[in-house]
Amino acid sequence: MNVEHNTVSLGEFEFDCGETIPELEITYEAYGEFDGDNAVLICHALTGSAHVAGRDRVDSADQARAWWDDIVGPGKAIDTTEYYVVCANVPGSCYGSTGPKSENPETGEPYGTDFPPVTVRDWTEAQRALLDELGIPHLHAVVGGSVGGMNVIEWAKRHPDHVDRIVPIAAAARLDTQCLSLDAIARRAITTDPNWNQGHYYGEDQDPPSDGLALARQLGHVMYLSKASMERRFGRRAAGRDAVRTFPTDAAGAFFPYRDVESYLDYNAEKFTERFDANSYLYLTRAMDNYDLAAGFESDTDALAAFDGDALVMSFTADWHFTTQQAEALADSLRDADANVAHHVIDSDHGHDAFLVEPDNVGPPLADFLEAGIAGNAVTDSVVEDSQESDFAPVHNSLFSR
Ligand SMILES: CC(=O)SCCNC(=O)CCNC(=O)[C@H](O)C(C)(C)COP(=O)(O)OP(=O)(O)OC[C@H]1O[C@@H](n2cnc3c(N)ncnc32)[C@H](O)[C@@H]1OP(=O)(O)O
Ligand SMILES: N[C@@H](CCO)C(=O)O
Repeated sequence: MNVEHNTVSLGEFEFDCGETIPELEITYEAYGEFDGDNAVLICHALTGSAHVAGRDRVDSADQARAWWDDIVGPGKAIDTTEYYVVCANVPGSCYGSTGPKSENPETGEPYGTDFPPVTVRDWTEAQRALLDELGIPHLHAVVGGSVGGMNVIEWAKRHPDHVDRIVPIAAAARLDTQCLSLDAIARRAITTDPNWNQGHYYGEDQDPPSDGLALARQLGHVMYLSKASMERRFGRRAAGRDAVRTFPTDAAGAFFPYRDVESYLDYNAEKFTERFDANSYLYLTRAMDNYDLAAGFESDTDALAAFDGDALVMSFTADWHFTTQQAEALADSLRDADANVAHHVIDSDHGHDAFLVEPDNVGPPLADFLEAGIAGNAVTDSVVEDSQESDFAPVHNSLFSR
């Protein structure tokens, strides 16, 4: 597979908030050959990177693991022998693009929390500027999951004439109050870690706020699973004898079992703190929390009025981070805006992260949609009833096909 892994400077960049930085660098990966009208932009999720595919590639050791390797590649759903696939790390993140841990050229020190607040709109405009640099005026499609799905919707809102097809997956027009509150608690775990030091912890003699970041990630990780999948995988059983507690406990606590689910969350949080920057976690969760499709317009439909391409909205029945009801509302707004829309609901008990780990369910409708729009063979369109069940998370919804 032909892969580019580059960092380009986009020069001075003005953020949504009105602040500027003298130089915004964007790290991107691109796969395949551009033929003029086959470009597909992939928007990564909260803690993803530009490194979408190519699990074995060593030049990207500093990136999150190839997070959609089962979906992107030669002969895969997003077929890199057919499409020129671009994915860029978003501003504010920590995988190559400029963010809080980058050096501020004015001080020679890392920005820390002097970095301007970032929004999903900033990500979209940075991607637009990157594509201009790469000589790509028009996109065949924009695809992304989770907050990456919000990034996709923002493309339809801000650059409706630059994209033919959009695929927001496990996403919504805005986050609900329950998830807003969990994100706020997660950020507080970071900012109350004594090592956080108001965001200035990058000195050689300083430790990062790893305990706070680990807690924040654990809250996030629970949001990405479902009640059913956690029950099935871990139940109430105690962790194996080899399991090592990464957080200290007191003598009374040690009387009770260290559970398998705790071991799972501890292990993954520990790994996460080795790969992600705590300030970036603050910045990117705020971007997600702040996102509101209707901002600046009367309604979601008004915000999407200028988009007349095809839209495949995909959702998962046990996702309580972004529910099928929220996806249906988004699909309805697109329908009201006269786009060609299908809401493809996948019956899965995994939860939100199903979009990352269920390529057999995600791949076929995605591939067929890229080829044929909503007429694609594997694309279905379901109506999600707005049932009472939706008041409780996680949910299984009543569905029927249109
Ligand atoms: C764009 C992006 O989204 S990039 C970021 C990817 N997403 C995340 O990191 C979200 C949180 N992570 C996850 O939900 C998952 O790790 C995923 C989605 C990345 C992968 O899911 P799966 O393939 O089902 O992996 P699974 O959850 O089974 O295992 C994850 C790790 O926990 C370990 N693990 C599993 N059970 C236990 C346990 N009881 N105790 C300790 N560790 C455990 C696994 O060995 C594995 O370790 P490894 O990563 O070193 O190989
Ligand atoms: N688990 C994914 C999706 C979160 O929305 C991530 O960490 O990026």
